[in-house]
Amino acid sequence: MDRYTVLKVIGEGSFGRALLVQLNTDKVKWVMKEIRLPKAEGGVESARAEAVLLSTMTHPNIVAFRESFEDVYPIHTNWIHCFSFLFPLSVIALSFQMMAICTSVMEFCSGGDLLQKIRQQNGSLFPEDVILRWFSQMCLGTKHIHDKRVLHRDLKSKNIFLTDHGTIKLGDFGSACALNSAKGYAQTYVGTPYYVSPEIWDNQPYNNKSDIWSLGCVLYELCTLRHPFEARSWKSLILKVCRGSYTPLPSRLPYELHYLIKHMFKTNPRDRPSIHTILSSHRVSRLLHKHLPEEQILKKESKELTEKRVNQWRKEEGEKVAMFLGQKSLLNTTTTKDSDISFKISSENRTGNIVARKRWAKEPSNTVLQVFRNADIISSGDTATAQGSDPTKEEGFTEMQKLERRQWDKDPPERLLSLLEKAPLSTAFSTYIIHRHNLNDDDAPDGPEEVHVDQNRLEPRSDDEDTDFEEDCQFDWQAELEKMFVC
Ligand SMILES: Nc1ncnc2c1ncn2[C@@H]1O[C@H](COP(=O)(O)OP(=O)(O)OP(=O)(O)O)[C@@H](O)[C@H]1O
Repeated sequence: MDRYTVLKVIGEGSFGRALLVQLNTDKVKWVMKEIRLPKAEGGVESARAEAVLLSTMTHPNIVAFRESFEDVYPIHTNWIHCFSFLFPLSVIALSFQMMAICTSVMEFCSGGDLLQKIRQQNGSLFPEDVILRWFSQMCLGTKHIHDKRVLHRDLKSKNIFLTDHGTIKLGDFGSACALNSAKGYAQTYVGTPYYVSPEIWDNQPYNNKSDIWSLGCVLYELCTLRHPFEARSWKSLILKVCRGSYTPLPSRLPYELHYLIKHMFKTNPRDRPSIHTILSSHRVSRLLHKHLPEEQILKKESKELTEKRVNQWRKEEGEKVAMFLGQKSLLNTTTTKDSDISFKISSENRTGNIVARKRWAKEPSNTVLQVFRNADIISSGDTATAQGSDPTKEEGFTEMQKLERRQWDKDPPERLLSLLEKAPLSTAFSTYIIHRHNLNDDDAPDGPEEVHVDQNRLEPRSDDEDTDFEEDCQFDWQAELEKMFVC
C-alpha cells in the first residue's frame, strides 16, 4: 500500500471504492479497487475471484492486473450498546465481526467506460468504423476468456473500458467464473437484468452463449445509443428478452451487423454463434477483421483448424438448406442430434474428469418461460415490441411454435413478478450476484483461491467442441432472490 499515492476516488461500486493511484517509483497510474465486507459475505469471494481470474488473463483487450492484497481485521458491532439500557449489567462484552478488505491493483483505462462514452454522444450516433473497431476488440477479449473456459457473466457497457489510445479493455471480472474453479461452483449468478439472456430467466445454467447475448446488447447500444430491450416495467423487460423482441437496427448500418445482431439475439443459445464463429466464419467476420489491429488478427490459428471451421460452416449451411428443402435423411440426423442433446454442452466435473455431455431438462419445471407461456403481454412499456421484429413472423416458425408463443397472453408470471414488483426498474442495470446459503463452511477456502487451468482446454478446438460450455451448478436462484428481497 505504501508504494502507492492515492490521487483521487474514481467511483463507488456496490461493495467499495475505485481509486486512481500512482506508483511512487515510476509514477505510472493504476486503479486500486477496495472492497470492504464482513468476511462471511459473498462479496469477498467476488473480489478474490476477480483478482485471481484477472491475474491469469493477459491480453491486449483485457484490463491488465498488477497485484492484489487482502487484509482481515475485527470491528466491534455496536448494536449491543443500543440495547444496553435493557440489560444494564449483563451486557458487558462487545461482539466482534471480522471484516475483509480485498484490494486489487489494475490497469487504469483513462478513456472511461463505454456507458460514459454512449452518454457523452448526446444522441449523435457513433460512426460505423468506430463501432466495428470497438466491437472487434471486444470479441478478441471475449475469445481469450472463452478459450480459457472462463465466463465473464457481466458483460455490459459499464464494464468495458477504453484506454487513452482508444483500445477496448474488458474489465470487472467480479462475477466471472472459471468453470473448473471450486468458487465457480460455490456461487451462482443472475447478472445485470438488462443484459441477461433468456435462458437465465428460464432458470437454465449460464453458458458461453449467455456472454454472447450480453455482448449483443453492448453492440446494439453502440449502434443505436439505446438498450435493445428498453422497457417500463420488469414484466415488459423480461418478456422482451425472452421473446428476443427488439427494434431493428437503423437501416444505414451494414447488413452484416443486422445479421449478426439477429443471431446474437436468438432466444435459443444453441442458435447463437460462438465467439470463434463470429471472429472466423460468420458473415460479419471479414468486416471485423478489417478493423482489427494487424498484430491481433487471428494468425495463430493453424491452417488445419481454419479449414475445419470453414467445413463446419459449410456443413451447417448445408443442413439449413436441407431443412428448407425437406430432405428427410439430413433433417433426421440434425433433429435427432439436436433434440436429444438440446444444447451441445461438454462440461467437466470438479475433479476435472470429462463427464457426459449435459442434457438440458426437456421439461424444465417452474421456469419463468413456463409461467410466461400463460402470461398477459399487456404492458405500458412494450413500445419496441410494437415496432420491433416479431420473431413468430420469421421464416421457419412452425404453426405450433407460433401458437405456443401466443399462449403467453394469459396469466401473470406470479412468482418472479410479484418479487420484482417492489423493485424499481432502474435496479435492472445493477449487477446481482446470488450466493448459495447452503454451502458447507468447510467448502469455502480461507485464503485466495487458486484457479486450476486445464492446459488441454487452452488448445484451439474445432467448432464442434466449441459449441457450448456452461456452469455445472444449477439451483433455484429465484428462490434465493426471494430470500434477498424478503430480508
Ligand atoms: N480499470 C479502470 N480504469 C478506469 N476506470 C475504472 C476502472 N475500473 C473501474 N473504473 C471506474 O470506477 C468506477 C467504480 O467501478 P467499480 O467497478 O468499483 O464499480 P461499478 O462498476 O460502478 O459498480 P458495480 O461493480 O458495483 O456494479 C466506475 O465508474 C468505473 O467506470
